[in-house]
Amino acid sequence: MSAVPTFTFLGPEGTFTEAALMQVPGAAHATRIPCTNVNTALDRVRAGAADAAMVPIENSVEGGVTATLDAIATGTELRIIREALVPIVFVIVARPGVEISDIKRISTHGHAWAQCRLWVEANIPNADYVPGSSTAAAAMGLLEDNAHYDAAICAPLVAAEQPGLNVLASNIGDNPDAVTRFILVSRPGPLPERTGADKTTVVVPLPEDHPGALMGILDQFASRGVNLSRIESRPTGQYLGQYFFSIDADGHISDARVADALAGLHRISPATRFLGSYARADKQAAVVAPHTSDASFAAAHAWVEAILKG
Ligand SMILES: O=C(O)C(=O)Cc1ccccc1
Repeated sequence: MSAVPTFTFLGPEGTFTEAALMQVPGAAHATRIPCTNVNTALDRVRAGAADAAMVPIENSVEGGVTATLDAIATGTELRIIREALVPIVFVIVARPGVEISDIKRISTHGHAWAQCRLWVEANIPNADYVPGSSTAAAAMGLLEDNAHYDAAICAPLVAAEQPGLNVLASNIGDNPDAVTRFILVSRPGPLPERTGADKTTVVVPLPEDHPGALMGILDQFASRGVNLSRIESRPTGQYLGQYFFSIDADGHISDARVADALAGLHRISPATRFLGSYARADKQAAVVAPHTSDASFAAAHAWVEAILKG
C-alpha cells in the first residue's frame, strides 16, 4: 500500500461503512473515496485506482449482503485483508416541520429497512419503501428540493451533523444488539500474517452432477477440525440450479488443518476461489483439537515420507 493509501467505501460520508473504514489504522489521514455502490468501490480497487475498499458483508439480523458476496465471488480476483464490526443503531429523520403522522414514504438502504420492520409496522404501518443506495444517501436526499420521500432511516451521526434534519425517533432497530461485519478488500498480494485468531474466506462452486458434493465440501472442514462461522449458497446467475457456497472458516491458510481443508476443496471443486486469511475482529482464537494441530499434521506427513523412502 502507498504511503498515503486510497480507500473506497460505500458512501457518502456518514454511512456505517465509513464508520467501519475509520477503524482501520491510518484511515483518518488516507484518501477516502465514497462510492454509490459496492461494485464501483471494488472495481476501483481492481483497476488500481484505490488500494482497498471497505464494504459490508454480513449482519447479525439480515445475514449476508448479497451484493458483496456476489461481487467478490466473480470477476478479477480480490483478497480480504481485514474485517471490522460496527454496532448498528438507527434513527428516523425528516425535514423540520414533518411529523411521524405526515410520513408516507421512507428511504434507506435495504438492510436498514429490513432491520427496522417492527418499528415501521407499529408506527407508520402504511409507509412505502423507497430503496436508497445507503442510509446516508437517503438522509442527504431529504435535503434536495425535489425529494420524493418524507423520511429516511440512517445512523445517529448523520442526523447530528445535519441541521436540516430532525430526529423523529431513535433506536428504531428491531434488535438492539445488531452488528454488521465489514471487509477491507485489496488486490491479491502478501497475506496478512497469522495471528492465532484468524478467519479464512473461500468461494466454492458446487460441482454439478456430483451426488453428495455438498457433504464432500463440508467434510473437508469437519474432518480437519475446522469450524465454520458462515456458509451461504448463492446462485451463480448462469442458469437455474447452479450455486456457489461462500464460506468463512476459523483459522489461517498457514494453519496446516486449514491448508489441508482448502487443498481438499480444490480437489472436489477446482474453481474454488481463495478470498483471504485475515485477523478476526473479535480476536477469538480457534479451538484446535490435538490431532489437527500443525505438529500433528507435520508428524503425519513425516510418517508417510518415511514409508515412501523405505
Ligand atoms: O447504508 C449504510 O450506511 C451502509 O453502510 C450499509 C448498511 C446498511 C444497514 C446496515 C449496515 C450497513
